[in-house]
Amino acid sequence: MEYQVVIPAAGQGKRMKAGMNKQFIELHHQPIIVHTLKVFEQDDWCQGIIVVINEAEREQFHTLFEQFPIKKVVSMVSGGAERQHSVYNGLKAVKNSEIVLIHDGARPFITMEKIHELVKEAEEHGAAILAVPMKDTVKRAFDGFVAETVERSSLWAVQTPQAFRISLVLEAHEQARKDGYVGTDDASLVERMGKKVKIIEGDYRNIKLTTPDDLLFAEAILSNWPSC
Ligand SMILES: Nc1ccn([C@@H]2O[C@H](COP(=O)(O)OP(=O)(O)OP(=O)(O)O)[C@@H](O)[C@H]2O)c(=O)n1
Ligand SMILES: C[C@](O)(CO)[C@H](O)COP(=O)(O)O
Repeated sequence: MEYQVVIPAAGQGKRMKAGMNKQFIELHHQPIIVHTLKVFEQDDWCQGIIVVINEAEREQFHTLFEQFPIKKVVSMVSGGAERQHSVYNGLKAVKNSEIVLIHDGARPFITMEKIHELVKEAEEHGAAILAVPMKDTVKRAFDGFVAETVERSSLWAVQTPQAFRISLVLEAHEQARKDGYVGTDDASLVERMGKKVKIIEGDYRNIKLTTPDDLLFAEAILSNWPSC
């Protein structure tokens, strides 16, 4: 069982309000992106890491990968205006791997156990994602008023990694580009082609560090994280 992983890390971190790309924010003396990449670095199933970056940060990333060290980075490619464009640029750099994982650089709390579950399901089904059952009630609202309450029992909060057969996810991205469709995750591009996507129950700690309060949650998670 083996795979390559595309790590989109070319965002601006606007919602984090840190005045920099949040990938470089340090948690326990280690940048977020290093926490994330270390899991793949230590996974024997991982045959290569493709990091999608802002060109202006190439030297900064290169220095980090030398310092920590992260030896499995096989390519650093430029990002695009949207996450989807960045991922597509990364997918084009995948070589000699049937299975590709796509994982947000801003999600440092992924585990090898969940990665391996995803790879096996992607090999069987062609597409597999991590998600956790919604704990809150979800409502749709317009102009400040509730329009509807969405029935909760079938709702999932979707995470990354998302795992795919490379041919399927490349085709889905190319179709989305042709159609001018931009989704908020990669699985939605595969779904819109009518393909089935397997859901695997993830871990509520696999949060995406998006807003300042997520750093508080991250500190609490790290204080009880097995590898620290
Ligand atoms: N054009 C983009 C936008 C996002 N990302 C990456 O996709 C992941 C998830 O995106 P998000 O959490 O939204 O990060 P940002 O876009 O940086 O955050 P914001 O929307 O607050 O600016 C992050 O690792 C981010 O670096 C990317 O590679 N290219
Ligand atoms: C891909 C994702 O992490 C799944 O929940 C999420 O959609 C990314 O959203 P963002 O706004 O690009 O961070």
